[in-house]
Amino acid sequence: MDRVHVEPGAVGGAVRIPSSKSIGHRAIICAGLTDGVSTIHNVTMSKDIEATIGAMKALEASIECGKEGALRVVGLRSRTAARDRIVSIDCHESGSTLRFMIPLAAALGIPAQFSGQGRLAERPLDVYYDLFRKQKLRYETQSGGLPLVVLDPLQPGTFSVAGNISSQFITGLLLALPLLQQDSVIEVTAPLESIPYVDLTLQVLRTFGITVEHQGYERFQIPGGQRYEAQECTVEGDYSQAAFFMAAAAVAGKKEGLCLEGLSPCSAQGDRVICDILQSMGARIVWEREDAVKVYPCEKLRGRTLDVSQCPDLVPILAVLGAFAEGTTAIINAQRLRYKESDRLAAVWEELSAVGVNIEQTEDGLRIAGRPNGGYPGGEAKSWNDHRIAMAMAILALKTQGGVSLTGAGSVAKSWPSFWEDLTRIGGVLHE
Ligand SMILES: O=C(O)C1=C[C@@H](OP(=O)(O)O)[C@@H](O)[C@H](O)C1
Ligand SMILES: C=C(OP(=O)(O)O)C(=O)O
Repeated sequence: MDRVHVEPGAVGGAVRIPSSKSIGHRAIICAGLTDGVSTIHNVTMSKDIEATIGAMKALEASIECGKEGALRVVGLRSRTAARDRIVSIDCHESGSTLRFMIPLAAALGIPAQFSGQGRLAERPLDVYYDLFRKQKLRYETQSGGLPLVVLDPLQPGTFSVAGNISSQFITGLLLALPLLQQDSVIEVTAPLESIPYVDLTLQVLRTFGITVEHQGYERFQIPGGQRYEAQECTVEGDYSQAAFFMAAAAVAGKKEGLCLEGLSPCSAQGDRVICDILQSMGARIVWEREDAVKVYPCEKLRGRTLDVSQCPDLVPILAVLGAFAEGTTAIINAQRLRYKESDRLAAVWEELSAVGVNIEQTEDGLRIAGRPNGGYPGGEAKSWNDHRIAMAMAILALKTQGGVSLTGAGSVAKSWPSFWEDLTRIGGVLHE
């Protein structure tokens, strides 16, 4: 589906949220590194998750999809991985897959070529190139981008990594370094952003029997010679995705509220902060059950200053919330948003402006002068081939006068292939 028109209207009822993409990537990788058989329950298939499955299969893990989304993973350590040929790994458009797999293949001593599509080739990788140069590892790039070929095995040692470009480099190293024979250290040289994603990595590593010692987020000590242990685990619901429907319920919800199922109230996902943000803007959120939260409509959301350095994926939907909030909503510390599936600051600014929102780009984010009653005319919008822009525009459409006609609607498949069906399920009216 490329084009969809989302009508204005109210949402309500109940919906199950897809499982966490971030935890899914990590669990699949860790399971693929064991020498046994793991079962991962509740994996939502998406293009990004398929990229990670494909990557682990290329490294000779065996992964099969069983009943109700459970993955059966036979770890590659029980097989003889080919080390004498270059393995091809297609990361599609998934930054996580690319940045997690690069050090991993090198730590396994497997020469690999990494390719990808869309904007992936432009997303930064210099942090790894610097590390490779320090270790004198041979690598080749296409004018600094993809395809990238890494030929030599990663060596244990001390890795200095800036923390303010992407936490995915730290995660990649944390997944890879336990496989090396000697101990390693990661020193984070600039302040770490997206810290909760590193916490998620440490949590999943612990589940699979891997130890990492750390004092704060500046220094990580990774003992070498560790073994990933096969596990049975379940992936919880995704707060980055839930945020779209929570926002829909707050700005365009039916009186009885919208119930979101499958979330863990004490999750380590950083985007769980959407609950606090919505509450601080005036929305009412009530946990109905252990795994189900209800969000009620809010007559007048209040604009706020939101520091997104630890929750970058929320930005598109936070900007939509700002459009319906009284006063100014300032989104700050969002520089890295320029290097996601699109330049998300430019994309949000252009698309929200196009449907009538008063928004400006600032040096490090966005500033929105909101209107609690909405009343935006709506109109044409495009997704920039970015799932989070498409989903944010769909939610904004619910409270416009004429709805929004969106091109590039299929981009949601990157993280939430059933997004349009689920939006219909909670009352959204769509025309293709
Ligand atoms: O590790 C992860 O699962 C992710 C880390 C974040 O990236 P940055 O660390 O680059 O902000 C986030 O934006 C991305 O969607 C997923
Ligand atoms: C940025 C994202 O993912 P990735 O970095 O894995 O491409 C995202 O899902 O918004």
